[in-house]
Amino acid sequence: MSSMPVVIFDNGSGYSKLGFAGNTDPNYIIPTAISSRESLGVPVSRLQCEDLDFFIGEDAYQNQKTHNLSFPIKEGQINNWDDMERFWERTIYSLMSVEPQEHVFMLTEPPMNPPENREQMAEIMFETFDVKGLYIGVQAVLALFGSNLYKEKQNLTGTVIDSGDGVTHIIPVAHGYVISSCIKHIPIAGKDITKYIAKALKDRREPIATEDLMDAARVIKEKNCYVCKDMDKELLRFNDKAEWKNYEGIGRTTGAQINAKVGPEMFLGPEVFFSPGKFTRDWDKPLDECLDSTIQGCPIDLRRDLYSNVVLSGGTTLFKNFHHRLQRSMQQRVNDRLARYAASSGNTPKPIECKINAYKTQRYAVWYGASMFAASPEFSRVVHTREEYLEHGPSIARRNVVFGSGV
Ligand SMILES: Nc1ncnc2c1ncn2[C@@H]1O[C@H](COP(=O)(O)OP(=O)(O)OP(=O)(O)O)[C@@H](O)[C@H]1O
Repeated sequence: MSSMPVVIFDNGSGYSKLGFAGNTDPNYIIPTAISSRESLGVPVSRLQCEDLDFFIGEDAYQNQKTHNLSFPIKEGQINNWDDMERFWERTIYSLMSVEPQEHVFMLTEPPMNPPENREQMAEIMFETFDVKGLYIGVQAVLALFGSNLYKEKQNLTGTVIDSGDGVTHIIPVAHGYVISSCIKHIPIAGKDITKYIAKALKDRREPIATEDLMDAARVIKEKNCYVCKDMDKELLRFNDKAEWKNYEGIGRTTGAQINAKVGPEMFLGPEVFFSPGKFTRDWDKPLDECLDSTIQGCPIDLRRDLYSNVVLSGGTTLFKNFHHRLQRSMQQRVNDRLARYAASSGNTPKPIECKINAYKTQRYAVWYGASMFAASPEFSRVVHTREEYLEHGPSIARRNVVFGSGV
């Protein structure tokens, strides 16, 4: 329908992944942050957008002394539409340098996004930016589409564990359809682990300025954190200070040199997924238990596929050994249940294979899946064109056309 490449925006609570369809990597991964004087409280009419003095991404952080920093997406959902519109404006014209009238756009949405949000996305894209066409894809289905699993089996049935900065979801998908009634939300994600590490550094009085603390904690988390096999044994090992690491960096806000020690928080941070009851009163179900109960809640004929096709998506699934530990504890849990069944019934059930798939593009799995899908022949079937929008209005975006079944 268009010779110009489809532009793909996967806007997350922490980071936006931006690029062109058909590529294997996004052109930009930038913080979904905006800093502006207007956010300090003076409402802004959309007509003045071009004149506004605001920054996005890394620049938003760099200018937070003079401009108010805010985040238009919270826990996966857009919660400030004016800021989101300005963020899109800057990413379209300045970063991607495209004329939106000439391109089809693909946006992504979290599971259970209210239809009103989808309509509002369509309204902004068509009316403010006059895009040539639009498709809004469900993040989990896109992650599954981009996984090796789909390439090998051409099957869009699997369970996606999507853990980003603000939210973690377990999403079962059957033949390209999300099983909405079984989605599980886990109130632990990347920013909680960053906060945990920041608190550990602060409690130990590591010499880091308060303004730089969260960013230093994030960098430490991304570089040094890992999932251990046994927390108690690992704690004993860390009694020896030789196991501790040094962190050297430059403060993002102050520009000051940072030299700090990093200790058990390297494995205690990610451990919150596996032993949450030891860290927080708000949540006590380990990730493997949540995954198991999600799949057990799905129709029985799908369960084997859902156990054997678990796909990881999002930055917070990248901790070293995350998938090994999940695979081990999950398989153990399932084997124990089968053994209990065998003991009580006297029958020997067929083994169930649990397979947690980790892969190269996991960090931006949703964007990658979107890129592959938008470059496939099926894409033109699901896109809403400008002409359709002009004829029917935002309600065309209310229903999501499911893809995959016809591929
Ligand atoms: N190597 C890494 N190890 C651990 N965490 C990482 C790594 N790289 C990035 N992260 C974390 O992943 C999170 C961002 O992931 P992602 O881009 O998938 O989230 P998002 O899409 O912004 O958020 P959400 O899905 O919650 O809306 C941040 O918390 C970031 O610190």
